Amino acid sequence: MSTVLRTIGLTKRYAKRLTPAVEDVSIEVAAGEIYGFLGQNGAGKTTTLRMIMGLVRPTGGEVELFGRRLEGGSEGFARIGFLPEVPGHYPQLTVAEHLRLHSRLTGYAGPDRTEETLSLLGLSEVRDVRAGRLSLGLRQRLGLARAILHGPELLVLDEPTNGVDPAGLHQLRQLLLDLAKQRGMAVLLSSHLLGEVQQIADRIGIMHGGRLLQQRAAAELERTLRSCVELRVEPLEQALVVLEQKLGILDYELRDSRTIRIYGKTGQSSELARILVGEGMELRELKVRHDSLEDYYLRLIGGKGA
Ligand SMILES: Nc1ncnc2c1ncn2[C@@H]1O[C@H](COP(=O)(O)OP(=O)(O)OP(=O)(O)O)[C@@H](O)[C@H]1O
Repeated sequence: MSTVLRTIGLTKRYAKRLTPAVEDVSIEVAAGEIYGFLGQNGAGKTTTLRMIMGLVRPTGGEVELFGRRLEGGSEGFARIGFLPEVPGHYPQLTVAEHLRLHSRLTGYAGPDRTEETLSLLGLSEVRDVRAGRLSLGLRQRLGLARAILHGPELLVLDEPTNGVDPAGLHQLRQLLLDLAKQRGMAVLLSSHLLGEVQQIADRIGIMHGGRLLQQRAAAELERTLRSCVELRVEPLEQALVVLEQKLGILDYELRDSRTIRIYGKTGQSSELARILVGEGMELRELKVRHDSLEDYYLRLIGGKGA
């Protein structure tokens, strides 16, 4: 699939800060792909997105959009939709008026997509409601309607789930999946919520302290997460001898003086228990643990303070 967005060593140093807000960030998003940009508040996500949008000037590196280097002009932006973290609306304008105005401002010359976009985002019923009277969730949806109205090839969303209720979240996920998978849009979204990114992203980039700590295909990340059998057994030394010498198990880890985690044997937990008990050990506890992406993420950012 064709690459829509590429950043190469993107860096931003603000004058009065000792450390860069963003340092050496290289990402790539292809058509039809959802890229989840994950990180805690202050990790540098917004600054990166703003550099991609040409709203903040990088102090290093570059941005390539649609195969061309971003030169600071507005060229190419008609092909991008952007949902900022807090979309600003005109409180006196209705939902439908916003879309019509947005169409004019972006210079969009195609067929009128107002009705289609309103219905796609479930905004038809509030089409004549002024933006100032909308709930936070609906305001967010109006922001998204504006971002996709002109049928962009790249959609950039900064924390799109802020203020969205659970039903709205489900709808938003479905919509983004539809835009990417059915319409071939490249989607780049930032979030501090791991669970959300995990549910829809094809690729996940983890930002921390301005740096991209890791970038993996979501499916690959799933495989990296390791499951284990956790045993509390006494005496421990003897159990280790049995595991290593009798069963040839070497991929284990000692959690404390009585607990062992054995990796890659989750399907054989009862067999392990039977053997250890048979060898005269006292088995106090046995459980199968699945490493969650949450654990993985915390491990990854652990000790790397911003
Ligand atoms: N205009 C600015 N001048 C100086 N420092 C800034 C400026 N904008 C952002 N920063 C700093 O750069 C760092 C990264 O901020 P950024 O907003 O990109 O993070 P973020 O991951 O998007 O977090 P959030 O979700 O809170 O927006 C932060 O430490 C922030 O204080």
